[in-house]
Amino acid sequence: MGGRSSTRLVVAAAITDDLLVPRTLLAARRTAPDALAGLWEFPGGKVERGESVEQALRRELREELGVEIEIGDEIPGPDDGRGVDDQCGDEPVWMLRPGDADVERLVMRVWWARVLPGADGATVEPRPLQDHDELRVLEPGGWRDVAWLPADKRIVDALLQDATDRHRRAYC
Ligand SMILES: Nc1nc2c([nH]c(=O)n2[C@H]2C[C@H](O)[C@@H](COP(=O)(O)OP(=O)(O)OP(=O)(O)O)O2)c(=O)[nH]1
Repeated sequence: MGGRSSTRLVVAAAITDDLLVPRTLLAARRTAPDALAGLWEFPGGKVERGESVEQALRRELREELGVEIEIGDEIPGPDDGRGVDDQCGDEPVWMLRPGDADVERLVMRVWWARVLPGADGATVEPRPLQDHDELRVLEPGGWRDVAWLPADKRIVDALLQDATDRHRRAYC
């Protein structure tokens, strides 16, 4: 089938222990499709019609990991977000996959996030409920130590840079 391709927006969370001075980073191992299974990513997914990016991010984290989150700062991407479905402005995005006549272009926006405690104040541990078979909390110095999806590698680098800057501002 031919026709004009559209651009689909994916939202994802860089889950950390501390939004202001991040030390850890959560990676999730995909189970599908075959081409991506076994590789690691940020939990999240596609924004659905009629949803805001924030609603989509909260829904995906609830479905995939069973957690409620506090959303921190965005890690803006270097790519052009104009013409993206489901977003009003031209926020910069991370290109995941260039589209062609048959395949939609995929772009992503990423935010720092922190898992909220339960109503009783108890710590809630993320669980791989859907789309992932393993979660890993990467410690400082180990954020590059899993096989990230190809498009995610430069996002991990940007997160590392941002975390390093925040540590410097907090402690120097
Ligand atoms: N969630 C997520 N997707 C990513 C990342 N990096 C990356 O290239 N992708 C790609 C993989 C998929 O092709 C696409 C996201 O689709 P998805 O399968 O996670 O989203 P979804 O559950 O809403 O999708 P669907 O089953 O409704 O098609 O973006 C990442 O860090 N997180």
